[in-house]
Amino acid sequence: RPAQPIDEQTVANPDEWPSWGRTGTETHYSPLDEIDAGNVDVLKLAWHFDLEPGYSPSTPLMAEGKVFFTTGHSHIRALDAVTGKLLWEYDGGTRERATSALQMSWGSKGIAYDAGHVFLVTTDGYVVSLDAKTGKEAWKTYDYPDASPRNSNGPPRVFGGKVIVGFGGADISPARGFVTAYDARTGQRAWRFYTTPGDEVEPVNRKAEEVMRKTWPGGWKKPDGSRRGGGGTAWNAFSYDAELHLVYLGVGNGFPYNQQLRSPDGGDNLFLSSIVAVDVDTGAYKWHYQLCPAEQWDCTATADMTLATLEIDGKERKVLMQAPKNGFFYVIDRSNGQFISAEKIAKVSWAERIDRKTGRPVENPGIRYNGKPGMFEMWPGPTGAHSWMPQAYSPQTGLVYVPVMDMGALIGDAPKGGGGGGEIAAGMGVTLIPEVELPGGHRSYLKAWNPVTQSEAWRVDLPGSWPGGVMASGGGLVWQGQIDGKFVARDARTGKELWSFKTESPIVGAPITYRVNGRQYVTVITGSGGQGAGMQSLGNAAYRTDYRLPRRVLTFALDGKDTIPPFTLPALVPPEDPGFQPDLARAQAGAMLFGTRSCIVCHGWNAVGGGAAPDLRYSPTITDAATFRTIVKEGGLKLNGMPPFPQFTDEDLETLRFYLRSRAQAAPGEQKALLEKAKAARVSNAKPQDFAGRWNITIQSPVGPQKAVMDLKVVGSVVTGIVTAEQGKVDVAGAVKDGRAKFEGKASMPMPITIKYDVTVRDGQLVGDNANGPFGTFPVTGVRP
Ligand SMILES: O=C(O)c1cc(C(=O)O)c2c(n1)C(=O)C(=O)c1cc(C(=O)O)[nH]c1-2
Ligand SMILES: [Ca+2]
Repeated sequence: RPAQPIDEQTVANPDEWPSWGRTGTETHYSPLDEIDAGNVDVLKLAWHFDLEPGYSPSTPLMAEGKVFFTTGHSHIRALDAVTGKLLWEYDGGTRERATSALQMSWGSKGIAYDAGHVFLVTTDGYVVSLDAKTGKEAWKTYDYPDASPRNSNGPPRVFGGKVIVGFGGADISPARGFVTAYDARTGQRAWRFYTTPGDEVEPVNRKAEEVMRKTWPGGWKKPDGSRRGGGGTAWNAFSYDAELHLVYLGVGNGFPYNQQLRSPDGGDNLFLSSIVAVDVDTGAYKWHYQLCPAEQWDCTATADMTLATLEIDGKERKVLMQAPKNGFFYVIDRSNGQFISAEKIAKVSWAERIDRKTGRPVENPGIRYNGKPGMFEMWPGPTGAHSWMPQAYSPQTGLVYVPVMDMGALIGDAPKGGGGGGEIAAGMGVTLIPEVELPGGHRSYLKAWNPVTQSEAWRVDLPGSWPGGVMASGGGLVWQGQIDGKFVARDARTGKELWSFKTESPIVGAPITYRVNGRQYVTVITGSGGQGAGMQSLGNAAYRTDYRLPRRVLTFALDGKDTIPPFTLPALVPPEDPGFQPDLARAQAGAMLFGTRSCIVCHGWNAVGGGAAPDLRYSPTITDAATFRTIVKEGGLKLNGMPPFPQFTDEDLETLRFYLRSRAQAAPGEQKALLEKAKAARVSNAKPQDFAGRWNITIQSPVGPQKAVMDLKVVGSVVTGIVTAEQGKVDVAGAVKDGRAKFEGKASMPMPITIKYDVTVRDGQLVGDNANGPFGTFPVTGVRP
């Protein structure tokens, strides 16, 4: 007997996987059970298809005996589902156009299928229908109304004969968010639902406009008539209940983040950070539930929304379940938007709980940063406890399988005059340091969550900090790829690993399963992408994520007979740069350009590549000014997916290039220290006295190695000492426990911050972490003089 009722909508059409979440219920569940917990251990590769380097965090589809998928820049392909043979391919043309939309993204995560057609949205906003037999265009239309920065990375869906399309951009632009439905047969626009108020009002949605306007008491305009704020982009999640005739829209954060700038008279600012239900035919508003009223920290409701029927308190409820960025797991009634329950699924500091009666969060006052000095430790940070990587729900177990992250950030009011400690969001009226290394951060898990009792059934610690999407199947299995390249099948009841396959490349996209001629297949696309492959690269830096690693479509079956050739990635060696002279101030100026002009989005935090684009520390292009200019400013590599950045001045380019050259110098030492740190994170049996005395230490800061001398005294388990560096002396104090010494002190340069050390002694060397407040945490090593 299944743990929960099985919805007809969820198990319909079992042989195919025709939509992102398989059906409109977005459960990422298939009832197929030929492969089960008893035989999965003999699962073998049936076929593979080689992909070019680049972006591939995508989920494929299967319909009419073909596997359809998108990778890179809207490169769509159809393969024979049994043999993996290429049937047709189509290029969305985004590389040739190379618009600014590409500066924020490489490509989309998925496509849609309906009635003999494949649907895609290109990163730069074209919505296209292709004949599924030939790959020829059936219709093509353009989604954006004006030139505001937008990009479309999320998968379109076809629900009730409408192609549902959203876009992103609320982190960079005040554009008004909306979702558009196009008739799947003709491409004609059926409706457009706006998610923040504005001048243009669709007649059918006068009511929605009224609901929204009440919550923006001062309006959305500046006195000069220009748009003060907006946002509310629906960049990822939609689901569909065919019986209720409702499409659910997952709506994102506001622009700017700072509510005092966006909406100075306050208000909840609907439909930011909300789940909104609309009629599938007309787009008419039915109900909404807002996660973060008066959102001001990139709080979004854009994680997938899983529909199921659950027995709660003896009653069958039609629910919608979402684990959004904000760290709670929500269960709401999808017929009317009524709040049912929410509990924490990750480390959360922004709110204490969600009030049962009102469904509103009980916030921690520190989170409203306006006018407050200092920075607030916000868990989860804007990366979220759960991003777009799909969760799965199995009615067999009644559990939801969520790829969860623990990642904190620092948030505070906008600095007067801007600049300072590496903030990346001053333009949003807020100081936000998303990639700060806080204890307990950069972790990821697969959590099996019971939505009825709102409690964890089991969890598995995953490698790295960017967990793969999840699929559940009827044979009692959950499937997930990992950043270390392992593709794993687990027992859905216990989490026990039952089978795994080592691939050459990290995996982020969710797997699918389908059946042809009575045989069940499981398909996954390897390769990385999204935030974890770019901006959030540090948590994965101990793993191989290089964008040149072989990426593939891999398909498995019980009688598979395919193999893949072994691969060795050439050693990572920075280019020779004999003329390089260090210059800290210039490197820091370049770091600001790198961090604030989108480079970081694809090329990684501190220029540590995460697999979305080349790791520039190892690129020969950074040692030649003319080559660098041709590529960055003029689009010399636009056909590889590097868009031009005409806005850079020649001086900017040279400053940026200088920063990258500094990073190249630091790379080998940093990589070694990083691997040593990963080793040191394991248990240590160092004794307190092992730490005493003088150490010559090296801190691997992003702008190059910094040397200092550390003198430590140890009495019992108490540590005191002095760290002497070029910038001055810091008195430190702390203790040794479980083989690790943790101590800290206050530094006044370049601003008052607490410096913390967390180190151990291994093979006569000091190894560990050095945390520098908002500047970040860096590996530290020490040797005896
Ligand atoms: O506010 C927005 O419009 C918007 C758009 C997108 C996007 O388009 O992918 C992301 C986000 N926000 C965002 O906050 C976020 O964490 C994020 C992660 C990713 C990704 O692809 O991994 N996209 C986005
Ligand atoms: Ca956002």
